[in-house]
Formats: sequence, structure tokens, C-alpha cells
Amino acid sequence: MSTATETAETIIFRDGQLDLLDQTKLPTELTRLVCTNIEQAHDAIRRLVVRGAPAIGIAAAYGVLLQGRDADRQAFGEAMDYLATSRPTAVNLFWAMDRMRDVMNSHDDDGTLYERLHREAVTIHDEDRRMCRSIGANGAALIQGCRNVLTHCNAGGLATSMWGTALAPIYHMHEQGKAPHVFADETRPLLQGARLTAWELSQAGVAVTVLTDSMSGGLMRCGKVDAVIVGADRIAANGDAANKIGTYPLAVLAKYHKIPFYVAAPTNTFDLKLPAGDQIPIEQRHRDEVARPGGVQFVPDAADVINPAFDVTPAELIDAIVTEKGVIRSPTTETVGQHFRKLTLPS
Ligand SMILES: CSC[C@H]1O[C@H](OP(=O)(O)O)[C@H](O)[C@@H]1O
Repeated sequence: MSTATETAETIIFRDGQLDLLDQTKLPTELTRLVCTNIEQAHDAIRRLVVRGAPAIGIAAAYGVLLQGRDADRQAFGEAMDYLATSRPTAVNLFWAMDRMRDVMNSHDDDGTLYERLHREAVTIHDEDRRMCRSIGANGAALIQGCRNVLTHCNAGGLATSMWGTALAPIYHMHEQGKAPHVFADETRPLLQGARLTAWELSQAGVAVTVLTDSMSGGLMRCGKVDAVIVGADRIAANGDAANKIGTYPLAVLAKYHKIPFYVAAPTNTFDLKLPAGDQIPIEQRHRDEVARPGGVQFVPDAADVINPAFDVTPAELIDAIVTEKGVIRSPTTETVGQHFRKLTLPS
């Protein structure tokens, strides 16, 4: 199935350049931004030209290579440190940098270091494609029979290599001709739902309706929502999940209305070093994203504005977390631990 992002690849690395679909221009412009150095790659992540936890990790992995074929390991290491400062919440960024650093530290031939790092970045990218399809299959079982599924922000192909995490089950079911209708929260202030989720789903032929962020509760009360499925940027060891701002109130509403609330995320979005979600660093973004969207002033200069990019949903509000390895029902420190212990058992 050709989804929007398969015809417009989110991330391409070729001829030593990082070629990104510029998500700040969607849905009205399908343009690409080419990064030729690590400063441009850092800026692209920071400005959400490329965004979404898995996509940020993939882009940063390729971004290290922008130091060039002749760079030495000190330069590559500096790139990893620098790119890790672009955004603080999505743990996939740090996971990818750690992975690239481990490869560099275990590769002692400077003459082939660039090629080895390039191979690792490609492997990270390819693994993500497989992850999306596995989450699609694992998550489809959770939303079988749902007519209307609500999602928040964009956790689709634009946030990953393809298909996404929260949207992957939708695409999996769409391949079988039985995708549910999707309610997409607009997701202020950057409107990832209205601009990105609505774009990629409609491009793929999946029925989608955009909501303002205040509409979800009323729809739930009227019985119009059969399940909620969202992505995540970092999940603590007890299952608490950080995701786009506005996710937590959705989870509270879903619990109140007895609607299943699911988080879809790969295992590399878990930060098992953090016992609980209150320790997840939450990105605070510039006030103008709220006060002056697109340069149009909505808030008087004298008023203060806060703009946290994420909030944390406690595990007790999450019915299940679906990963590429399976489903964690009723996430707790114990059930999350069991999920990861299964991964280390010999198959
Ligand atoms: C599949 S991860 C998607 C995740 O990332 C988004 O944040 P941002 O657009 O700021 O990168 C949002 O939290 C999504 O759920």
C-alpha cells in the first residue's frame, strides 16, 4: 500500500546529505529541506521540520554523517553530543546517539569508520520500518471492531520511517479494507493533527475528521469514540507515558467514559532508567508558538504564556501499550518488566 509518506519519504540520506520532508510546510506545500551539516540537522529537529520520536532518532543518526567522510572520531562524537541537545523529551534521540556511539567505540579502523556509521544509521532506519509494521499488526487486534478511533497529534508515517506507531494499526487494517474512521485532534499549538495526521490519512484514503482539541470529551459522552490510540515520546519503567500536550486530559476523559485508551510505541521509546513519568524532561517551547502562530498575534505581549510540548499520562489511565514485540496490558512496573524480560529470553 502506498501511503503518503511512501510517496513522500520522511527521511532520505543520499550523496552525503540529509534530505527531509519539511513538515512545517504541510499540508499546503510538499517541499524538502536538505541538510549538509550538523547545525542544519540540529535546527531541522528543533524546528520540527522532522519530528516524532522515531523520526528524530533516525534523522539524528544520519545527521552524525554530515561531519563528512574524512571526519575523525572526535568530530563524530561531537556531532552526537550536539545533536542530542536538539530536543529533550523523545528518548529515541538519545537511544540513537548511544547506538551510534557504541558502534564508533567498538570500531577501531578509522579508515572505514564513516562507512560503519552509515551502515548503522541505515540499520536503525530499516529496523524502524519493521517496527512500524509489527506495531500495526499487534495494535490492529486491539481496535478490531472499532468504528471510530480518536488520535492526538501525529504518530503516523511522518513521525517515523513509515506507517507510524499509533496510526500503524489503522494502516494495517486499511490494507485489509477495514480501517476505522479516525477522529484527529487538531493538537494546538503546532497543529500536528490537523496539518499532518489529516494529510497523511487522507492521502492514504483513510476516512479522517479533524476536531478542535476541546471537542473530544463531548464526542466521547455521545458514544462516538470507540477507542483512543496515541503515540509516545518517552515511557518510564512503570508505564507512565510522555506524549504531546493534551494527551493526559484525553486519557482522563477516556477513563471517565470507559473508552479503551492505548499507547503505541516501540521498545526504544521506553526509558527503563526512569522509575516513573514525573522524571521525564518536558520540552518547554517558545511562547510565540502559542501567542503568534504564523506571525499573527493572538496574545497581548503583557500576558505570560507557557508552552510545554508534552504531558505525562499515568500508567493507570492506559489500558495497554502496544510495541513491536506485543501488547502490555494494564502497564505497571511488573508488566513492563515482564515485557522486556521476554525480549531477552532465548527464542
Ligand atoms: C511516533 S512518536 C510521535 C509523537 O511525537 C510527537 O511530538 P512532536 O510532534 O513534538 O515531535 C507527538 O508527541 C507524537 O505522539
